[in-house]
Amino acid sequence: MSNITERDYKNALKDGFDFDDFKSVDQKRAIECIMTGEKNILISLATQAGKSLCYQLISSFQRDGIILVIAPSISLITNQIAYLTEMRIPATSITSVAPLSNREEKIKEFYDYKNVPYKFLFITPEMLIRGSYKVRDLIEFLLEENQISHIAVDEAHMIVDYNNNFRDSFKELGQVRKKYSEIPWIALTTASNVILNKIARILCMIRPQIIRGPSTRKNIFYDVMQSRNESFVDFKSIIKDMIELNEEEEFFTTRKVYASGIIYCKTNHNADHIAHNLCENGITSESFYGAKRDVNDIQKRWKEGQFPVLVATEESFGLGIKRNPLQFVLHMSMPKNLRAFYQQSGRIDVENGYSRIYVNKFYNGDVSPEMLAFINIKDCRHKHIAEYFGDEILENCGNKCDNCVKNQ
Ligand SMILES: Nc1ncnc2c1ncn2[C@@H]1O[C@H](COP(=O)(O)OP(=O)(O)OP(=O)(O)O)[C@@H](O)[C@H]1O
Repeated sequence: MSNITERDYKNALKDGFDFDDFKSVDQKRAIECIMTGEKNILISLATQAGKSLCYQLISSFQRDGIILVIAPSISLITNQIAYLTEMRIPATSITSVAPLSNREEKIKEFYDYKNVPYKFLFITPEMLIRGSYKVRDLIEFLLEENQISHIAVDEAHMIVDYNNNFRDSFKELGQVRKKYSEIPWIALTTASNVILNKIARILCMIRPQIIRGPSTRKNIFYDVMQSRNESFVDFKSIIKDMIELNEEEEFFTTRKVYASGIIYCKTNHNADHIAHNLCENGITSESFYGAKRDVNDIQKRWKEGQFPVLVATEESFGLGIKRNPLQFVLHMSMPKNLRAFYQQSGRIDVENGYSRIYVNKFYNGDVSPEMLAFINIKDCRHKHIAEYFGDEILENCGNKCDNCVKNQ
């Protein structure tokens, strides 16, 4: 597949995904590397760099063959399938949320067809490694029948993050890779070379091709706001700079069109309190956490742009949930580490995005050393993140973080 021309790529991007070109030189390099048929590939690109396209585009160049995508969360899988379906690319999943009868029907469907009518099959590592014997038999069957052309591991840093705790199914992916070493494996993430090497070791990849792009997100303004007041918190003043990113008066009315954003906080009670307070100040917002009965509806309405601000607990609002456009992210609670902060603020997908951490006195001892360092640095915050991910180029952003603006 290596003799694909520029024109072929352009056609595939346009016909399959309605894109005019690659998003960046690094996305192009990653895709070209995959299309050479290379067996072990590690890809590290920034959030929103378009990592998914790296494996999605394979489907435009092959008639047969399923791309098996191992992804860590159901919301990520649901999102991916919805997107591929919208692009008219047949994709399905086998997950624990589907009723058993549904899952069995899906499995039967795979056995019944000579050539399965799907281009993508999504699965969690748990389902692949510890799922029912019927699921594991099916994957084994597809692999042995050469029906699976590629295996992609999304959010591959989790292989390392979860190496020693309850998600150790990730760790066992190496055994599957070893057994089916003829199939190209592609692991995707944002990570330093140290982490990439650990991923390679756990996946038993020998001399993998590594495609790295910079991790910096210069379209996002980072700042840290320290609380001045011990007890009274004026939420509107904390998000003022952000909601006004998009402020404009509608013709003949005085209604303001506020920017869209996510506010992360610690507890359900905090989420309710902040959302209520913002509504009282004329900024329509809703709280979002697992225990709420109508979470799916809230998420749907927010994604459709029916209201601008979602106030969510960190656990409830994770990987895979996206809204376009997303203009700001505010952390009212401390992210658990710098990767979580980078990932959560990285949902921003506009040219002039805004990410703020509000630091209050309640944090005291429960802040990770990584976050403490990030909050307290006096130097460029973008440079600090680039260093964390082991980027080659480390330079000050100039005017895209509070410290650089102060130091000007
Ligand atoms: N070649 C392209 N041209 C224009 N837009 C693109 C291109 N490739 C991807 N995108 C868009 O970029 C956005 C981010 O893509 P994607 O979700 O794959 O990013 P990601 O690297 O997986 O990010 P994250 O790590 O934040 O999940 C999506 O809206 C996607 O449609």
